[in-house]
Amino acid sequence: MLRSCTAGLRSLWALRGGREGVPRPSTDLQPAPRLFSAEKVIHTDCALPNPSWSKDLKLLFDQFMKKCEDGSWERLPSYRHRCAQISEDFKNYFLEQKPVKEGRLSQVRLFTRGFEDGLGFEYVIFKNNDEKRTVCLFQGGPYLQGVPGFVHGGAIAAIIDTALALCAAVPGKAIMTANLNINFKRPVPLCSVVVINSQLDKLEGRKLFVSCNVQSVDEKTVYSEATGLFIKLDPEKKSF
Ligand SMILES: CCCCCCCCCCCC(=O)SCCNC(=O)CCNC(=O)[C@H](O)C(C)(C)COP(=O)(O)OP(=O)(O)OC[C@H]1O[C@@H](n2cnc3c(N)ncnc32)[C@H](O)[C@@H]1OP(=O)(O)O
Repeated sequence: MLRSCTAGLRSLWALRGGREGVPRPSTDLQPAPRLFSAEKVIHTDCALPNPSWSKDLKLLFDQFMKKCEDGSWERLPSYRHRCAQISEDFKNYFLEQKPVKEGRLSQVRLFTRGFEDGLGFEYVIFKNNDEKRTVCLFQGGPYLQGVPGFVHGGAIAAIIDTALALCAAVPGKAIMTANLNINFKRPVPLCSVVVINSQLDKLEGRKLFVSCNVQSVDEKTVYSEATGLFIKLDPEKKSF
């Protein structure tokens, strides 16, 4: 059990079937589900509109939901807690890691989902599997401020990493970011909505090369451009 927990805690970045995290309990006051147990939990998908979403975000969300109707696009659900059924790849990979204390397990959150609604990262990602690309609609809340009035560069990096990771994600395979390069071209206004267009550029063995741009809703402003390299974990290898 400890070994599994260890692997799980190291797997916040792990992608399984393009889903982020796992279902959370109906309230945080309830006992957290045991790691990797089959206990029933109530799912709360965070990649759905909530009252903090701006008109722009809701409008774009509706447009992409329409695109999902013919099956060419899919909305990726997203949860606060980590994956309950993790890939065997990274169970093996991080077998020797030291576990986080049991008492802290219920506090573990997916970084980009760790804030109250509207205060941090509000986002939803849509994926087009045939075209190997994703679109992330992102609204950076007031707790993400860096330079006054603008989103912190680290927060932008985090959402870019997430968007690229889900673009590169291979169902059932664990991947990690090996390299992330970002050009910050314009500051992103706090509480505004931006669109992150990502694509898988190349697949070379275990290496997945992806790129993205971060644009304003009207596509007139390019805020950032980035490239990323993700590596599929080798089940035969151990990390430590
Ligand atoms: C459930 C919740 C969901 C949540 C979902 C939400 C999404 C969140 C996404 C967050 C993602 C993260 O932040 S992940 C956290 C940040 N990343 C990390 O901590 C990764 C730390 N790095 C590592 O553990 C390791 O370096 C790995 C796993 C990346 C790679 O190690 P490895 O498996 O041993 O691979 P290795 O043999 O070294 O390299 C394989 C090939 O890749 C090349 N390669 C490796 N690194 C690089 C590099 N930086 N730049 C260029 N090339 C590289 C090698 O030359 C080689 O090429 P060739 O010889 O084959 O040609």
